Amino acid sequence: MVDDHTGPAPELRSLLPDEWDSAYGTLLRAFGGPPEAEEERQLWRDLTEFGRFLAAWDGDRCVASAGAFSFRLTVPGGASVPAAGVTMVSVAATHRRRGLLTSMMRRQLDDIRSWGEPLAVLTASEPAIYGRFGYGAATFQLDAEIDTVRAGLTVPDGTDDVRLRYADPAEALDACEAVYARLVPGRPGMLARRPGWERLGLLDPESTRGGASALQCVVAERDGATVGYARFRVKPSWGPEGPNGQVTLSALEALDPAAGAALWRFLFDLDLTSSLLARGRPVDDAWQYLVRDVRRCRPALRDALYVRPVEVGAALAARTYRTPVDVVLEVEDAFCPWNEGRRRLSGDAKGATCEPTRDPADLALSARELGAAYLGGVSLTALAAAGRVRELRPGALAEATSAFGSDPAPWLPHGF
Ligand SMILES: CC(=O)SCCNC(=O)CCNC(=O)[C@H](O)C(C)(C)COP(=O)(O)OP(=O)(O)OC[C@H]1O[C@@H](n2cnc3c(N)ncnc32)[C@H](O)[C@@H]1OP(=O)(O)O
Repeated sequence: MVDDHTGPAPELRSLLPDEWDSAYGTLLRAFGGPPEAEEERQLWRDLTEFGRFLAAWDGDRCVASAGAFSFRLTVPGGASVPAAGVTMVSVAATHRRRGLLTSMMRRQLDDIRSWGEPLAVLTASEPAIYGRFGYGAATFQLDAEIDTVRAGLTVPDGTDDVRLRYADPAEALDACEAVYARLVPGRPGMLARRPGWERLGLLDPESTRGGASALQCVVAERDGATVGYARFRVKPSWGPEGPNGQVTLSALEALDPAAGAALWRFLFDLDLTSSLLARGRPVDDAWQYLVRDVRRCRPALRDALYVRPVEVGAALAARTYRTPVDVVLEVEDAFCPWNEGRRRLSGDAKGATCEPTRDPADLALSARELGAAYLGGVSLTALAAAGRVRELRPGALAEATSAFGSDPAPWLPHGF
């Protein structure tokens, strides 16, 4: 059937449970991918929050989709803040560039505001799509292809006290989840585990292994307590010079430096392997400082989590600030005009307020830049150097840059 582009505008409404297959089919087709394994499809079906998932219909055909998970996101200072996790965005190729994405973003941001969630977050298939809707790239991820034969690892004292044991990934899940839960408040960008999401880390359809092993898990223990874990696959390979298998890391979490080093050493030293693919890691990940030759690790940065302040005042008051700050921000936000205008942000490491004011502005920026800087991973000074933040009172930029920053670096632990 050929679309004539002249019919009535598609109807946008909440997805009903028995319509899920249609919407998911539209999404898969928009991504151009082959059908997913049943195990993966079932997981996304189970995680779908009906009532927070929009679909557009042209007659009985689903032509667009956009969901919003109800996440809680760690922000600087450790608070767990409601954040809508925008997901499964697609528009059928027959209906693209007619404003369907724009109408879904409009409706979705209005909904998120009405639900009282101050933030919206997403990972983008293409970075160029979401800036116009006020999303700024707030976290980055470190990808590496480590030559484990030549990179050379030096471990800290105490590493030998950590005991490693293989475990069935599903059987070890509770212990691993307890480690993850302890880490969530300590790093901005991490997502508190909602029921069901623990299954994401165990997804292991054979069709996606690409010749590698099933998912393996190693648990790190000290004095009988679990202090870390790694999940990974191994792909054996043999060349004329001998074995050169590859390890692909899928998760590694550790409660202390020695536990982390023990896990990295294990992954570096796996028999018959010579490289380790570690993707989606924090930009300040410890392995970089354990190796002697970081160039042999081919580090590369990539944009990861995009943040959109849905309610600027509530979002800025929900986090704390590394150093004392008292600045008036003039925010420009054409897509969510309720955010426009001046607000005074006053805060420190204990807490903050952010209220409308008539005082003169110290810094001018758009909602997108505020989203980029929000988790402390993108410097306001760097944005100003690109002309995207304007300093109106001398000194305000340095003050705000220092206050907004975060250690450790913000990091999104998994996609959604
Ligand atoms: C969070 C996630 O789920 S990310 C996944 C996003 N989905 C995909 O990448 C799947 C494949 N792509 C698609 O489904 C669609 O092309 C979409 C969703 C990206 C865009 O949908 P459309 O309905 O065509 O977008 P719409 O017509 O509302 O475009 C709005 C504006 O964004 C621009 N735009 C749309 N897609 C893109 C893009 N990929 N890159 C750059 N700009 C884009 C349009 O040109 C338009 O600009 P204008 O207002 O200046 O004219």
